[in-house]
Amino acid sequence: MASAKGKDGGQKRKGGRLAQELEEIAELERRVVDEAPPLGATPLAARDGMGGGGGGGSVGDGDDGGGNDDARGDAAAGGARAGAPRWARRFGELPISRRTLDALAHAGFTRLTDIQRAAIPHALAGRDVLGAAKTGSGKTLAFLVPLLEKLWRLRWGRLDGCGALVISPTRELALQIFDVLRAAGCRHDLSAGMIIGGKDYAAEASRIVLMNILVGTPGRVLQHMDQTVGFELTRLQLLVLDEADRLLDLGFDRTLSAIVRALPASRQTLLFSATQTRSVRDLAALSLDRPQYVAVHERAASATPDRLSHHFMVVQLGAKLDTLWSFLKAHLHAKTIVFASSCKQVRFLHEAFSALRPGVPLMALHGRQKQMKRLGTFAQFGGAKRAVLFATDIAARGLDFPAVDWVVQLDAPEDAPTYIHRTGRTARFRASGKALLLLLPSELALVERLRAARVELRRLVQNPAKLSAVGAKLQTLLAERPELRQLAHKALVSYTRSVMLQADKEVFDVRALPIDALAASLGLPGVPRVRFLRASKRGTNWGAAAAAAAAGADGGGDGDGGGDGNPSRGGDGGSGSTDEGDANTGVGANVGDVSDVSDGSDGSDGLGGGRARKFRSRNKLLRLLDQQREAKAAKRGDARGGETVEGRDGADDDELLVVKRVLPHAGIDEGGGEGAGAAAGIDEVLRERDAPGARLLRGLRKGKLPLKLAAALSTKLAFDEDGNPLAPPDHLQADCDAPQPPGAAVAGARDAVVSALRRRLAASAPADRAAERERVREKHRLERAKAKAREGGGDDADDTGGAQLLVRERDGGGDDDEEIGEAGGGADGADAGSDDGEPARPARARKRRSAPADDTVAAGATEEPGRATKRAKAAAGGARARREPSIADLEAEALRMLSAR
Ligand SMILES: Nc1ncnc2c1ncn2[C@@H]1O[C@H](COP(=O)(O)OP(=O)(O)OP(=O)(O)O)[C@@H](O)[C@H]1O
Repeated sequence: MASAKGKDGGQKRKGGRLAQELEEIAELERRVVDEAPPLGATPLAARDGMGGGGGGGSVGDGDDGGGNDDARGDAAAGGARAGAPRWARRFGELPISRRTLDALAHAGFTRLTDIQRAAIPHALAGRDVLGAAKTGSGKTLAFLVPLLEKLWRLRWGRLDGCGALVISPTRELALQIFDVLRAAGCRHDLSAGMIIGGKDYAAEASRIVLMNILVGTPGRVLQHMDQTVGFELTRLQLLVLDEADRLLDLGFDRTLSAIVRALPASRQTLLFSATQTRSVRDLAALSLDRPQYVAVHERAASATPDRLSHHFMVVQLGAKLDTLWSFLKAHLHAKTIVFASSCKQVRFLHEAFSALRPGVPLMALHGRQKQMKRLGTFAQFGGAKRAVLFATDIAARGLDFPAVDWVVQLDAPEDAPTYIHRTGRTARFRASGKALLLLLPSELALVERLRAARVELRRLVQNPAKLSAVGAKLQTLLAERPELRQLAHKALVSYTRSVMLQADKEVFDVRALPIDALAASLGLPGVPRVRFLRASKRGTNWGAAAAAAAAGADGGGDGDGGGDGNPSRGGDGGSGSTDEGDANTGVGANVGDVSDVSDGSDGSDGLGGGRARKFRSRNKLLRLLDQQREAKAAKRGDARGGETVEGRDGADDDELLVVKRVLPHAGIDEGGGEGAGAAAGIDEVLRERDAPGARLLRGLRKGKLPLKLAAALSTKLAFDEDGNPLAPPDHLQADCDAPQPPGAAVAGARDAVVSALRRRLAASAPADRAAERERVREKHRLERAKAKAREGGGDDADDTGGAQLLVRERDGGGDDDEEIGEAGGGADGADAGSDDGEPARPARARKRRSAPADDTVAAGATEEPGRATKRAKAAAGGARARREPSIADLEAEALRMLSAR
């Protein structure tokens, strides 16, 4: 009885709550309609605290967190129709649910910021919104509040599926949005999930169908749309595209349009970014329906928060690290973000500076880190009171680290929007902050570009007394730690590449970079050779150089990248490899690629977004150039095998940015010099693996000399009896530039040997080819004879014996074995197979099979060798005889030549 009473009471309470909610919803519906601002209206007045005027309207209060003078703001309602409600200044004045209001108050949000004030009323009225406002101005709540309200008013529930989707360009930003959503939506019964690349797809897929709100990166969203059974967005009510221009910069345009096309046309769309570009308007045209353009700081004197002060310093490339080190030492109690242009630089800075212990915690964030590491660093830096975060542009957008004091840009940003977003990591909401940009003398034009974009910078001059040089420390460090040396090397290459890929050639001139000074400042003992740089410096093959550089970035995969993308993509990226995954894979991408696309967003930090975009337009050309280059490389074949290529492992997005160590022999490396004419012919010869002298020459190309020869070279070439460097022998004199230092004499003599070998190989090539032809002819003759014997019903035993004889001969011990294994390879295996009338088998199987018959067959073979067999044997033996002595001959000749000196 009591329980029935309790049940009744519970139901009554439930019913009462339901009725209350329905009542509240009805009231909100009414208010939303009544209080909806007229189309195109904005509350923004001419004066703007964050520095903004209004996109067609005005804001007036100069107060980020909400107005302070209702009259001023409301008077500016401008086009508002008569009797229209006043523009709200507090969340409590908006037609939003009790639940949302409670949650916002609980999180400390009571007053509206400018963008919230301008955008939320339009969005609540169900209109599409294209919103632009300065960094740190509260755009996240400007779209999350309408999102929650829409689903609430529709009484969206667990079984309704996904009602709202938020797309963010990076995983960290997705996580941050998700956190704000949790705070603002904690009183609602809606379920929400995050779908980002780098996390367990299967785990996501198992839960995604239950989610009402999803926050994700584009690649992963598309992957779920394509693959996850039961996941549908056909009932989607609201789509949010955050940092829209960044989404496009990263090459997600096709992924986005694939997503958008699959969504119901009746949905509402909100699109936000701190910087608006033409491409954003294109995207808006594609995905928004008669959008309200809400740009709250469009007419502000400054494009950045008022409490953010901008400084720049002109620094020589070789002094950048000293300046940075000195800065960090001077700001040990500050919270600083240092932006560099590539993952490898970030890694190097973090590793090297950590080893030098500056006295402040150092962290690194870039697209090639594992997902957990990235999120861990994100949280760690967020919570730190004083720390330095070295980061790529992955951290430039949207991230809301509390209380960052300084943003230092070690490398110049690619353009003004990137500068604005990077510096926007400080001076957020009502906080103040400082930004320092290090510029090379050749990059000074960027100051003008920034001025044109409404960013005023003050020039600072370095105090030499306060400069603490770090170069010598780095040198010692790198001498002790080879892995750091490698990293420095890669950092140099990737920095150079990033400059090369910049679209604004008036600001960024890769040819003006003093690479030697850079190498020295990184602590490197020498200057690495950067192939694409050489090409660009010659100024002859800019396209190919750019192709080589871009290929590294696209590789996803900096991406790096890759990458991260690589990258990714890619590069980088690995995965990241794209910089980077290749975000350009787009709609047509298969499942695997799609997940890389998501990585690509991060990986692309190796290659700035704008650069990615601009280079995408040139991709066809670049791909063509790449293909040509690859074809050429393939044609050169093994001839390049001797070069030491940095980062040959697939994960390295510098794979195509080749820094090579080559033999100091122009003839070999570049096909130039005296041996050049012969080189093509030699390459042909080399393709025959067992060509006389090929191994020797391949070894020479790798910088290896046979022991005998090396010994001769080192003893004979270093000094004469009087201890003086030896001059080259007379007959080689013409090839050398006199006078030469001892090292050059060794190289010169080696050149001479190589040239002689080349001549020798070229001369013997026709004879070798003829011998090979004869061997093949002989083999065919033998096969024909066997076939004839079979047709004529010949002796089975003989036939078998013949076949086995061939096997036995090949399996015979000692040199023969080696010869066949080395020279015969697959061809011989195939022969054996066909002789047996079976497919070829591995040599060991053949050997085992033939062994029991050895005695009898061997006897038969010696008693009755066929003529053809004899000839074949003789030919093979002859070829072998020619091969072995010819290498020895060459060595001997080399020795002779050297001792003649
Ligand atoms: N109404 C509000 N009252 C108080 N604080 C707010 C309010 N709205 C936002 N904030 C705070 O302002 C900071 C910046 O907000 P948010 O990250 O949404 O800015 P944003 O405009 O998206 O920046 P960015 O352009 O860099 O992405 C956050 O710390 C957030 O908590």
